Amino acid sequence: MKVAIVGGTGYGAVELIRLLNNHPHVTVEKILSHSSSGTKLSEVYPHLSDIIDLEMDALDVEALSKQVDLVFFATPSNISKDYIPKFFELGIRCIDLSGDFRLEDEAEYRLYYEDSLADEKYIKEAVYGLPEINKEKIKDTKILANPGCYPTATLLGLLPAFKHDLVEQDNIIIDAKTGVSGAGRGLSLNVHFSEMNENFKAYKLGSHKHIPEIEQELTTAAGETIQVTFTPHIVPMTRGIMSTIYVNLKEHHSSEEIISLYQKYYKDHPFVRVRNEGIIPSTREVYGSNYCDIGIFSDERTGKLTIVSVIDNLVKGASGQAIQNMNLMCGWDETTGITQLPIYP
Ligand SMILES: NC(=O)C1=CN([C@@H]2O[C@H](COP(=O)(O)OP(=O)(O)OC[C@H]3O[C@@H](n4cnc5c(N)ncnc54)[C@H](OP(=O)(O)O)[C@@H]3O)[C@@H](O)[C@H]2O)C=CC1
Ligand SMILES: CC(=O)N[C@@H](CCC(=O)OP(=O)(O)O)C(=O)O
Repeated sequence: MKVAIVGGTGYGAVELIRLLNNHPHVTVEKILSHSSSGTKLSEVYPHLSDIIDLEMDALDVEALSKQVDLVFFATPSNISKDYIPKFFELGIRCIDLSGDFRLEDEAEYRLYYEDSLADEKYIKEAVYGLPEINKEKIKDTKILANPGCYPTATLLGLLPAFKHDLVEQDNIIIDAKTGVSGAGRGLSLNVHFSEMNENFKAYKLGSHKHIPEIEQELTTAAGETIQVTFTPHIVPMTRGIMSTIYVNLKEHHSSEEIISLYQKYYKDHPFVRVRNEGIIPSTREVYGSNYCDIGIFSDERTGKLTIVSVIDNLVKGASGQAIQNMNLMCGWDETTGITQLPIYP
């Protein structure tokens, strides 16, 4: 199958290229760039020299729809919403790494993304691509909204507790940390070396665009409106997300009991690993891989459940999950091409 990647010089795109290079059924036919058309990707990223020799092109929807079967959008928000409807009408499937098709509510999108939502017709066509909850719908969709990095780690950590009705649905506190590559390749004062090195910052308290995304999916799972307290932090590492979640248990269950429920919940989901009692995963344990690893601690003293969920933001948090979704959309085994081991140390 031939695919194209839009947003060619960004981190999401280059991670797609790294992973798709091992995919047995896919060729990256076209790489589209609005800033660097006419340039070889390997001139921007010399680590690809003599391996990926494609020259990047400007995006032309009509022409591209005749050349490829599926298009990945690895662009900033508020861009794919103008293009994906056109590809849809031309019968081309799209996978969007940005947030343009994740939210169903116009008002929430306006508030958090500061723009108008895509036309309702296409929002209705889109499926939220968290394979661990939406596998069947993903198989049939032509517009795949790949989840955000923080929501991926957080929802995978929380959903089994919701499913088993273990926790109170208010007072959900999500304390999350990300590596700097989460901010993409673009330069900004916030992420340059001397601002980040030996530093640790909380940001966007109460205003991060992943709040409505997490709440939307938890509300669907719970069948009633859920609100969360979400505080993201940026830490001086390149890759990785750790989402540490605090919830109140409805009644006491030991760590062992809850771990057993989580392990059963994920037994048919190859990319989620739940650690045994007393073992809490670190971001290095998933680095470069499509795994989400979860650790559980139930505190009998306080009645609180602490869930620690880690992913690589660029893999399970973006490009790896996008390929997992492509595999499902194409009827292939969901692990095809993305079984790389984590890189350790
Ligand atoms: N980094 C991460 O960990 C994650 C990222 N995401 C999402 O994936 C998407 C891509 O992220 P990431 O690759 O990190 O971001 P980058 O900033 O690294 O790359 C985005 C690329 O999009 C292209 N682009 C930028 N501005 C425009 C524009 N105005 N019009 C068209 N194209 C533009 C540029 O490539 P070019 O000039 O070559 O076209 C740019 O390099 C974003 O929506 C991001 O939020 C999701 C989960 C995790
Ligand atoms: C460090 C940093 O800035 N991280 C980004 C990660 C979010 C992201 O990639 O968001 P979408 O997938 O929803 O576009 C942020 O917090 O905005």
